[in-house]
Amino acid sequence: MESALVSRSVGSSFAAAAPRGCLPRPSRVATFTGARARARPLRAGPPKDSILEALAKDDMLNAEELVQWENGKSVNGIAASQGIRIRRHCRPTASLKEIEEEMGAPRNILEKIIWDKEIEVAEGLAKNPLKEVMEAAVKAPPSRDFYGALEAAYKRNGVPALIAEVKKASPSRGVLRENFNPVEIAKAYEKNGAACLSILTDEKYFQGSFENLEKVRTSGVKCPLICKEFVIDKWQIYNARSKGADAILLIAAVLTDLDIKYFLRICKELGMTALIEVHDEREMERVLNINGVKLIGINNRSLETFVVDTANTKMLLEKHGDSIREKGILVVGESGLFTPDDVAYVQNAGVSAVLVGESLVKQEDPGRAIAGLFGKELLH
Ligand SMILES: O=P(O)(O)OC[C@@H](O)[C@@H](O)c1c[nH]c2ccccc12
Repeated sequence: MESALVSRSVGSSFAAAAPRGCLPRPSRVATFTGARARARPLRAGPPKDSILEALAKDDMLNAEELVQWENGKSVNGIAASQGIRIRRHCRPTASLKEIEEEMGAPRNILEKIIWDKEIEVAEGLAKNPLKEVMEAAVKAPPSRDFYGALEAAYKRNGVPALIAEVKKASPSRGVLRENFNPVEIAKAYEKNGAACLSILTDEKYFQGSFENLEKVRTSGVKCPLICKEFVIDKWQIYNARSKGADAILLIAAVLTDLDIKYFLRICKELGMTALIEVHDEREMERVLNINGVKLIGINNRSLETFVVDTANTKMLLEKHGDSIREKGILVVGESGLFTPDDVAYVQNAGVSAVLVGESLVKQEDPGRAIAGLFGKELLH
């Protein structure tokens, strides 16, 4: 049943209630005067937001969240009330110095990445406006079934389906592979039984690129591709689809519930799979309360501290395995997997897929490394 509040909110404050991405609309940016700024509903006939309307229709808008907006609670306040520690600066045109004067230094690497991403997305939007990127996304060759490929590979091989990551570097490990040829690596992964590929597109911290994504997509590789990004704005999802991504990562440590619902809906419209990444109990609980989630990744690495612990997957699945199975959600074990024992450990914990970068990409022959990781050859 649609609550009175939700229906009243349709058309009155939707523009203001749109996800926490405080960059996308110039009208929104204008409502923020700084990090402590309060988001005010746009009273003068805000443009209709079809995604939010669809969410309201399906009773997927959280009335409480809308009330917070109505009361002028800041974007960071809403995030904090959901246990999210990563703040937004919402000042894409300010210098880092000005931002730090107001907010202090970023509290951890993930927050730093997000602060840079806010600026990067604003620049991307200025170069390629949303409307154009949306049109390009709709015109792109159809997406491939990322979720279906994982499900089928798990059934076929009896070991977790492999999402093999094309990863040159990371902030925690530095450069993983000097002679990095993304297409060669992608082809080797596919030939050796990877179900899907993960392509890092963040340049600053992971030395990835959208050029790599496009190159792999047009190289003849057939595996579905996930664009591994730090998504904070819908523009990034349309952009990823326009460059050939079939799936996208959404990180619960960064996104509010409404962000996740909103982005999931866009993925659905574009025929993309969303991999929702969680790291702790609170994030898992939040994500399990969102309808339409089909794929959850449990990251064994904290993006705030870089500590890696595969026991994280076990702990979260011991607690939530039943409800995950009930909902038919598929779980991906992410990060820090090096040996057949590691893979067996997360499989026993309940994952149907694994996401692996470092242990493959660091080997001389990343394709052959797959059989080493699983203790057997994977079949296509
Ligand atoms: O290289 P590893 O430890 O096998 O991890 C791969 C993947 O899980 C990791 O790259 C990752 C998981 N979630 C992320 C979010 C952003 C960037 C990177 C990631």
